[in-house]
Amino acid sequence: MTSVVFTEGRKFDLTAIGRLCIDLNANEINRPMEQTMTFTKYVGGSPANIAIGVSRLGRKTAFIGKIADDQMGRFIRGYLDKEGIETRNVVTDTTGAVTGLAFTEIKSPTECSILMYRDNVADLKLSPSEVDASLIADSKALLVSGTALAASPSREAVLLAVDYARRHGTKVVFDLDYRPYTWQSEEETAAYYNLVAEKSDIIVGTREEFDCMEKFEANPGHDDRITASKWFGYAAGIVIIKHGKEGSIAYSVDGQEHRARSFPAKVIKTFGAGDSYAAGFIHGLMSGWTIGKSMEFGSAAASIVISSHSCSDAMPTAAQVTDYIERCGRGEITAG
Ligand SMILES: Nc1ncnc2c1ncn2[C@@H]1O[C@H](COP(=O)(O)OP(=O)(O)OP(=O)(O)O)[C@@H](O)[C@H]1O
Ligand SMILES: O=C(O)C[C@@H](O)[C@H](O)C(=O)CO
Repeated sequence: MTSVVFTEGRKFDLTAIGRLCIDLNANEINRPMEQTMTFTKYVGGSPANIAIGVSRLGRKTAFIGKIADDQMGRFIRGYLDKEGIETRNVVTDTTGAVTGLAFTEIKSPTECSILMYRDNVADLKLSPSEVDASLIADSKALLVSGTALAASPSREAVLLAVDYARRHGTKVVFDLDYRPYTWQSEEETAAYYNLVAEKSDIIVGTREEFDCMEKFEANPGHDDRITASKWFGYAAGIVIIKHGKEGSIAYSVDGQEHRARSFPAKVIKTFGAGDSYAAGFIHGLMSGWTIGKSMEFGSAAASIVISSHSCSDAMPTAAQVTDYIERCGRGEITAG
């Protein structure tokens, strides 16, 4: 039994909706950001990273979002255009809003943090009236990133986009992507995450993100199977719980459990693991692979990205991921 079936014959494989921002990753790494003097600029935003990842893997991708009317907004649009991502529904703000900045601090390969500047950001000003339903109708899947639910009118734009998807048979992939700095309270997060999760075909999150969503639920043991089983009562066909270096586990509506190990990596920074994992998984599923093989492909893509300085720029091609898996299999790549 196939747990999630995509509608064929659509122009786009994936349309992503949500945050388009700028990553400024410290160049002087393995030290606190107070001692960092220079940064490298990349396109950022979890849904943007996933869209770039899926596009790099050879799939037709589009984006729904809002950018600032400034150099950073034009840089983002130009980058997406260069990647071949459809940007007709990337709207330019006219209110003077700015581009969200994500300063990445790399104290050590396992101690990374993000300093977010998100006041008056353009991405959260996407309004429901600006969402192009035809784009969603012409896509196999809509990728929703949880942070886009953190404030209005982006919140309502996403809820409408999800309804468009349900109406047109476009599968909804919900990457929880919880970033506390934008939300007013955990209760608010839980309320909106549950609203979207109830309409999602695939739900991906870390154990901690699911805990946040289950804040008022009976799952004291943080049991992954209990987490997953709730969503099969709604629209979900697959629920994936990620556990960092320990790998990931997925449950499908047919009752099966699927596990994937992580791949060795010479880690520079852990950020980007979830986005590249999601991109690889979506590509695998759309390729008709098993859930387990798709998880493995996503895991290898994640190891490539966390071994790199950037997130978006480092998103690998399908050949690079396959080569990485083979080289790991020959013992040529070891954890660093
Ligand atoms: N240190 C690591 N070494 C190897 N693989 C890793 C490591 N950390 C994460 N991964 C891989 O990436 C996948 C997703 O990582 P994780 O569970 O950290 O999600 P996430 O928290 O959403 O990621 P991000 O840090 O980008 O937000 C894991 O299932 C694993 O396959
Ligand atoms: O999504 C964000 O706001 C941060 C991203 O830009 C950054 O690349 C990251 O943390 C990816 O997981």
